[in-house]
Amino acid sequence: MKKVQLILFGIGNVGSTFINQILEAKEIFKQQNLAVEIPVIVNSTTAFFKDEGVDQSWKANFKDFSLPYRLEDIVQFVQSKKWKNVVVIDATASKQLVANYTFLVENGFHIIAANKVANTLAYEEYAYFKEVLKENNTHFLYETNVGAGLPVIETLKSLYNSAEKITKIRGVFSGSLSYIFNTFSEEDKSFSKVLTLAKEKGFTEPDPRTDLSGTDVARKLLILARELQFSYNLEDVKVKSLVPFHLTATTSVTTFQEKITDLDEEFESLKAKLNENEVLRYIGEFDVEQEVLEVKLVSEQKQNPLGALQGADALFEIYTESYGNQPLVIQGAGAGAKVTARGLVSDVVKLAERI
Ligand SMILES: NC(=O)C1=CN([C@@H]2O[C@H](COP(=O)(O)OP(=O)(O)OC[C@H]3O[C@@H](n4cnc5c(N)ncnc54)[C@H](O)[C@@H]3O)[C@@H](O)[C@H]2O)C=CC1
Ligand SMILES: N[C@@H](CC=O)C(=O)O
Repeated sequence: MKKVQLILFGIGNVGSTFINQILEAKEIFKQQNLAVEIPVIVNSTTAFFKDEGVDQSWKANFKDFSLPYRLEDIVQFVQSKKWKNVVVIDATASKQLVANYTFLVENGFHIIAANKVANTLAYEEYAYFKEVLKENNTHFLYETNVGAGLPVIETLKSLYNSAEKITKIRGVFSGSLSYIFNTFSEEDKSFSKVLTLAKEKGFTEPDPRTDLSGTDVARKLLILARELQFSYNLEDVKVKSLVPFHLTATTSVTTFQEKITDLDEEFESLKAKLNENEVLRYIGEFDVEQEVLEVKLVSEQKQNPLGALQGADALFEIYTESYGNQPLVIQGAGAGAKVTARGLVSDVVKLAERI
């Protein structure tokens, strides 16, 4: 039986769902000759350790027994156990944790991340991290970075590796913005109300301005472009932000939430300008041939694939030489704790096959 120990950082929407999915998957793992345990769970300030892995009581145990920690404590704990296959699961949005990835890799940890920060570092830092992974013979999986549980990165990589010429990638890349514009276009609710609902449903980033500013879609475009071996940076993506200047990142998340209704007038006016058969869509587009990366708000006909999207569905159109004018399309929920956590579980299984 292959044993894999997971060190989980972040027990918010995605992280807590991930723990439950891992616990429920024990039998299926057994059929694959695999045993997966989570002996360490960590939030931003405290950590809970349990040698044999957390169980159904993890929430209460974390509340009662977790302790302030330093990253070195976790590394020492793991090394004292002599476990062979240790994987850090990053279900945070933390830059600070990503700054420690190199340290973790150098200590023999593999990494699976929902966090998109590592893949969108300045190109030099990103390339350096990839080198460190190679030198240490460790794995880094991040399928959930683009399209949550949808197999977008895997599909693109596989096309690229088989020498397929990719000409364009286009679509609605954000589950939260899909939900927001689907709901706002169809229902009689203010934009701020719909944004609040998207946050409550766990679709947005911890700071919803990361979505609204276009940063999250830009990150996804950049991650896909880097999969195609382009060395772009975030600054190379032309972005139409939806956050008014007075509510940009210089104000706190709390101030933004307090003033969220400031967004309503602008979006009501955009909605009023639409024809009966049109809806608003926030899209990402990478024209590979022209080398243009763009994030923009467009109006789409309701009967078109992008215009017909429902719920929090994302849609990725991949245009290639062999597929011609009819792109390969990947569509489905593009955000949400369950699908994202399942994407992480799927990465765990893939990684276990490689080690
Ligand atoms: N929610 C979604 O649909 C999707 C989320 N993701 C990514 O998953 C990550 C987590 O998202 P959510 O669970 O929705 O956010 P969340 O805000 O619910 O959870 C994040 C958790 O990370 C913890 N945290 C922050 N810094 C930490 C640190 N240094 N060490 C340990 N824990 C730390 C916070 O206390 C919080 O509990 C984000 O990076 C997001 O971009 C990716 C795909 C889809
Ligand atoms: N906030 C993101 C979550 C997934 O990456 C989105 O809305 O798509």
